[in-house]
Amino acid sequence: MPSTNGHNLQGKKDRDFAGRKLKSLPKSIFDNCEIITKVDLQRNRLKQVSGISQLVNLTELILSRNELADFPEEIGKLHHLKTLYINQNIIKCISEKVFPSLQKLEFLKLSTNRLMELPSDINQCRSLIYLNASNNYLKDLQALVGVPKLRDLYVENNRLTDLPGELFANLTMFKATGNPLRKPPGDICIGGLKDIRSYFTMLRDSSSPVTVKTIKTMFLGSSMAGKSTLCRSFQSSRPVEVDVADRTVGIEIIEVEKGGVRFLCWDFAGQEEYYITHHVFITPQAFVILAIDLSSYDPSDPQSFEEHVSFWISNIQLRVPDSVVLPVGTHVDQCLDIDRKKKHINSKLQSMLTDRTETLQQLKKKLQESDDPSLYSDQMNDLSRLTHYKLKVLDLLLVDCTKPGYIQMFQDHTLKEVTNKDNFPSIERTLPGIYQEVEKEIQDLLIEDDIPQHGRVTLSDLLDIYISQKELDPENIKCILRYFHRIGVIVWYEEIESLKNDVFLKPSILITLFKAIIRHDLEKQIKDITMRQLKSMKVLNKHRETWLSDYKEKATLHNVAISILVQKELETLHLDDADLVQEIVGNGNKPGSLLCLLQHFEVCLPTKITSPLNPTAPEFHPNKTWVASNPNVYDPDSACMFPSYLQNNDRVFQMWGEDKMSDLTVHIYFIPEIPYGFFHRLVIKTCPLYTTHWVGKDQCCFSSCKTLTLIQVKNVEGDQYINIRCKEQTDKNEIKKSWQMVRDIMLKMDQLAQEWPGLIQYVHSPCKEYGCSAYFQWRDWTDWLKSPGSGKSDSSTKEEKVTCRNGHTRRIELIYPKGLFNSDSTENQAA
Ligand SMILES: Nc1nc2c(ncn2[C@@H]2O[C@H](COP(=O)(O)OP(=O)(O)OP(=O)(O)O)[C@@H](O)[C@H]2O)c(=O)[nH]1
Repeated sequence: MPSTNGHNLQGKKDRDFAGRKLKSLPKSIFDNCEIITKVDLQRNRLKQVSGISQLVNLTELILSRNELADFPEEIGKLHHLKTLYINQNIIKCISEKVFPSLQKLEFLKLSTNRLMELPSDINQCRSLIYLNASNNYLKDLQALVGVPKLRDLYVENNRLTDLPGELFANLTMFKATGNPLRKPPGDICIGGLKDIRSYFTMLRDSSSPVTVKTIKTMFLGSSMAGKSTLCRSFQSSRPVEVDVADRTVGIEIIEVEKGGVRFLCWDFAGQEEYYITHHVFITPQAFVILAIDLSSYDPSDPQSFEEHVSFWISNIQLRVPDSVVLPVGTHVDQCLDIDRKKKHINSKLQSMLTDRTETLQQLKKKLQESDDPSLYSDQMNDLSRLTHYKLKVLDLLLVDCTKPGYIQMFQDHTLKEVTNKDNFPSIERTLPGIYQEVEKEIQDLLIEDDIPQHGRVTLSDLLDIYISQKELDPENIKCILRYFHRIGVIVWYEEIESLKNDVFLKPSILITLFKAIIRHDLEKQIKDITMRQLKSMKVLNKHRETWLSDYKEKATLHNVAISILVQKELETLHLDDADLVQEIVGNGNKPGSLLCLLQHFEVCLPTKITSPLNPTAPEFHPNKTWVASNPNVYDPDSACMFPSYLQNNDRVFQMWGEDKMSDLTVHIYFIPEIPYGFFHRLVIKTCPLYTTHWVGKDQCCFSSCKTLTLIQVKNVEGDQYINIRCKEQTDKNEIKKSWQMVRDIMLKMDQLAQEWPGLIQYVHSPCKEYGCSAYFQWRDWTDWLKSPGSGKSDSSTKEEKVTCRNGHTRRIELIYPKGLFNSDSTENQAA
């Protein structure tokens, strides 16, 4: 924006008064006011803008981040206004008669105010194309019906329950997450405008709508805490004893109907090996039951609270921060000082939540107190978003799982909490009648054996069945299927190219697949493979030894072993259909659905098992390129690596060598912490970018075009960060290449971080002087990630330098990717 900074105003059409601590409009704004077309007044302390109507030719007005409590009616007199930013104020209401006179207004940003409703005459705003009213208290959008040109509508984080169907005819963008939506339910809105329109069409055309209450209930907690016991007793309404040998492997799904509520219960295994799959199945808007074995809980041991409670609460807070958690103390029949333990857990939980709120407030304060807080707007927005989330942890409930009375009480309590509107404002959903009909038919298809018992069908077959039976529009059926997938009734990963035609009508099948190879007793499973099974895959017993040693030393599982394990698992379920096994594990031509899923969810990394000679090769000539004897059989040289099972960093140390002060270094800090499994998923996401990589327990090294890059997890006095280092380069072009590598990694890291809404990141470059603790904080680093970064090098010969607060000076491009790319938004600041 061309800025006049209040000087030399004659003839200037733009006026920039941003960030001046103004309490009222400055006099100079009125000089030559009839020629002004654009005014920037953001980041001031304006409570009113009296006189603004004198700027009769204004087309753009920016009033963001002020203290306006009333929408200034005078704005209605600015008849030429096209763009109005009035977000981040404290406006409660907008009076009528303002918008009908703003006939040229195209862009309106009203977000982050306190609006309870929109004025009913806003639909007379004939030119309005873009409206952002997110982060307010709006309860309905009826007023927007009939705004003729409205295309982009943002209404996230309001109090909307029912949306008017007429609104969606012409919209091209609609965002409404964070509302207690009932009609259409949030799970449909997430699908976007296509799904919303389908929903309203079906609502109009199909049999009468139904109101349903459905809740996904996740049972989490440490191993042996009593999750399965609670889950199965809840289902049976009586104590169900779970044999210790019958521990949950992976996840179990149970459907229960109680008091008019449909509970979809997901019982997660507690062993550590399964945490790597949690991000796949832990989804928002669920009710979390956190089982805590009180008999093994020791209030005097801080580790006890960490293991049994805070590990879980932190994970939930990072991944699904708007959940409701019910901590349930089990095994009360086996412990004495129950009340003391209960008190201890409740008070520690309370202080954990308070600490978090205080940390966020302190971080916010620190940014506000910086010289120019506006430069940290990204971080500020992140913090506001986090403050907005409220993880609700209910009072600890004591349950003796062996007594019917307790189970009854647990059931009643769960029902009460789930139907409490304060906890789950959107549990009730309005669905077109056809949704229930389709679900019923899916169940019938399974019962009547019209589709295989494993429940895996192709989308085209499924559509054929429905289209022929009901003459339904396939797009509408897909919309229904997407909704079923989101609530966990079926599994259909439409977004995975190779799986978009596979629908799993029984989600448990998918879980079974995961269970086959992600398990605590994998070693035993490999050892238990019979000779018959080995022979059926044309492998020798001695291969098993390699599988075992590669698994133990390199966390790598050979594809043939995966194939046998899956087959074994399916055999136990009497689902040993040969075609199914091939579909799942793949053949020489294409990977199966299991590997696609595991890779899509960043659980494993495809890898080659390098062997100089292939035993199955018909002939081998050392100087000729070797060709596989039969490329269509399973490739025995392929495998999957599970980085989270790696034991050490030896190989990485060997390749990387020593850290040097001159290495290009970036630290990405994570607040409150690096989530469990984050680093390994980052490794899986990043490795395919490079020709060569070496992976260790918490370090990984890549090589590309003579550049060696290291990423590692660090924890320095409780501050957790990911360290990215590139070996020293002196040539500007090489430095640019190194920054390019850093950027690619940071991009992947940022994509991953989006999956943990409760997370914020800070980026620092440490000072390169030995022993200096100063650092340079990056501002607006997300802009750098978004920019293509392929611009020409800065041709200026002048060397720019940057000095840390302890006086150490370095060339700027060794600290920031500055001057190397076309668009630079990584400004420097010594902190
Ligand atoms: N006496 C007593 N035993 C319990 C209680 N709750 C669970 N148990 C027993 O504790 C053992 C472990 O319970 P599970 O329900 O299998 O535990 P889990 O949390 O599902 O364990 P994982 O499957 O390993 O994650 C079983 O033998 C249960 O019968 C309780 O309140 N009292």
